[in-house]
Amino acid sequence: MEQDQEKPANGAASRHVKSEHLAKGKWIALNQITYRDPTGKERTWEAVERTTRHSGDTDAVAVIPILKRMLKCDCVILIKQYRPPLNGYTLEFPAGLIDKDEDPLECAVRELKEETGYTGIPKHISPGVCLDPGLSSSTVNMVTVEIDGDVEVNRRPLPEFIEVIPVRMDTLLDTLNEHAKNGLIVHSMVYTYAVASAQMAKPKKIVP
Ligand SMILES: Nc1nc(=O)[nH]c2c1ncn2[C@H]1C[C@H](O)[C@@H](COP(=O)(O)OP(=O)(O)O)O1
Repeated sequence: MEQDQEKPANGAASRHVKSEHLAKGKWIALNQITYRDPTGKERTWEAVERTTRHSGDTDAVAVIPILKRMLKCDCVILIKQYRPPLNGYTLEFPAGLIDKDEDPLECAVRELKEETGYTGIPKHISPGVCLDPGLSSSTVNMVTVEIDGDVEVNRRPLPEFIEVIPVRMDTLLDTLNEHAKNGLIVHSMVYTYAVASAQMAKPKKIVP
């Protein structure tokens, strides 16, 4: 069935008009944004903004930590923590807000050490990527960090108070599904990473 849609559907023609705080706390603000859609019609949108952003254009980093050990399967290091907005425990990549004057790569290494006890070397950084664009302006840099599990500093990592869960890469998707069945809420970044990794690991179909 055809739906009555407004034209043109080119999002680039939309533009911001103004933003007003509806409420503001220490960590986040609730804004009402007024914008003009591509037809020229003025509309509003309610959105969450982090109040903690410094000079950069991202709020936080999320770390994809890959633990490599001699003769052992690579693992991705996840953390389990209580998240008040969900009133539940999540399985996430280590992550954290970027401090004032802090470089996102430094932030990634610091957050990884604080949350998991591991010391790693950044191998890749994403541009600012959004998390939940219908809800919030919050963006992160995703930093892939390699951890050499055979060096002394990483043999007995001491995390602060967060539960650290290393998961073998070759069983990541199954392990996440198992945790989800048992009540953990898996972060969408982690789940997407697992689905993509599982697809990559599948043998290629050979067309004769
Ligand atoms: N939305 C938030 N509400 C809060 O009441 N407190 C918050 C919010 N976001 C961050 N924080 C606090 C909690 C921590 O004390 C600090 C630093 O958080 P950080 O470790 O950098 O990030 P998370 O790992 O995602 O908590 O900010």
